[in-house]
Amino acid sequence: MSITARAITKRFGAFTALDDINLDVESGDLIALLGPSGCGKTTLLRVIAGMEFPDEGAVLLDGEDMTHAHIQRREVGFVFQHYALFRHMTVFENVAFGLRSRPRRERPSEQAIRHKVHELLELVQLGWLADRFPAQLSGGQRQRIALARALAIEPRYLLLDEPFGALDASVRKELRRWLRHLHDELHVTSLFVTHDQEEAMEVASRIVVMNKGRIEQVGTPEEIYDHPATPFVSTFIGNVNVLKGHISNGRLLSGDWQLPLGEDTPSVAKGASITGYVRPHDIALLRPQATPEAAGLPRGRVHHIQPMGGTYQFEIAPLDPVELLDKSILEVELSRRDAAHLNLAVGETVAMQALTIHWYETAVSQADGDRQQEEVSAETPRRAVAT
Ligand SMILES: Nc1ncnc2c1ncn2[C@@H]1O[C@H](COP(=O)(O)OP(=O)(O)OP(=O)(O)O)[C@@H](O)[C@H]1O
Repeated sequence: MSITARAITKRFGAFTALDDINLDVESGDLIALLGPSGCGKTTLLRVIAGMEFPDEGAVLLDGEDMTHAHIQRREVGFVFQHYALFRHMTVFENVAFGLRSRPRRERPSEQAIRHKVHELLELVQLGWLADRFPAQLSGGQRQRIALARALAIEPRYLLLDEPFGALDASVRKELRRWLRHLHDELHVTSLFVTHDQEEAMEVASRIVVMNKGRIEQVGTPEEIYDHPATPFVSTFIGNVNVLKGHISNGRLLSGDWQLPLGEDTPSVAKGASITGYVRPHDIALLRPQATPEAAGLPRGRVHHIQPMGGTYQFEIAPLDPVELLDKSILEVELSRRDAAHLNLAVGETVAMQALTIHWYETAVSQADGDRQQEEVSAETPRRAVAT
């Protein structure tokens, strides 16, 4: 039960909400559509469901062109952020609704409906709530009932639009894990929309990162995190320190900082402008006097220390000048064990070593006589790992 979006463009008046979207979802996959508010996630879901029709392109379901097919032919189950349960119906009646509204010829017998509903309520582990009304349920329970209701019609595809968006953090976390397990049991091809990267990482087998109506990258959570294809993905997924500089002898020179970039630098012109992305947990902190190497590393002053449970976040004000984008402080994250071992205090001086850098060439263009910088996107991501 695959889903294919082929060159889909969707406009609302002069605004292009989806811009040439190509996507292949394999049968049984669990995919997250992830991106900032307004990037087109919901619109793509609605186009696949048949609630919106694209201006250009095609939607194929299991290989069949369904671009203009009626929503009912597509056999999709839909779950929205705000659990749209019928307030005047019990949980049982809510879940039975889809089956009862079928045309008489296709409608199962009353006994078969009862059996199916009880089966589904057991699946979502809420059989004991069958006789309650939605107002008597918690938010998490309502969302699980909404999912049972969507599954009642035995959909070939499950589309979820921020299904846990309205719930508090601990309930969200529990439901994510639960959705993952449910999917492992049912294997319904599923697409869910989220703007929460942690949710996408935890639940999805593959993540589609969207920005301004376009797909920036499709990949497993590891691929997206470890090999971001574009500067947008580098900054959108996880925290990152962004350094501006240029290349000299296989190094990124940024202010007084020199960071080794690995082997593929010869293919980049000497002196080329580049932007480097270093994640907070990819910076090691050392005491400057610890080793001769540490003495040669860029230094900074500990500005703030924030315990976060399993990790510690450090804000470091550089003492050796470095060109940082948008901020003057570097973020560094250490495990609790490493932080305890170093035992740093605010105001102390540390040496910093970047362990992994993603970097992109920065194209320089002339416009109106002014020198403008503009980042090259997908084509040139590089990764350097310190040995
Ligand atoms: N019916 C509509 N008429 C006009 N503009 C629309 C319509 N539906 C969506 N849009 C616009 O299209 C863009 C994409 O909207 P969409 O709801 O798909 O974004 P999203 O990524 O799901 O955002 P969010 O995370 O905030 O829900 C937005 O700028 C939105 O204002």
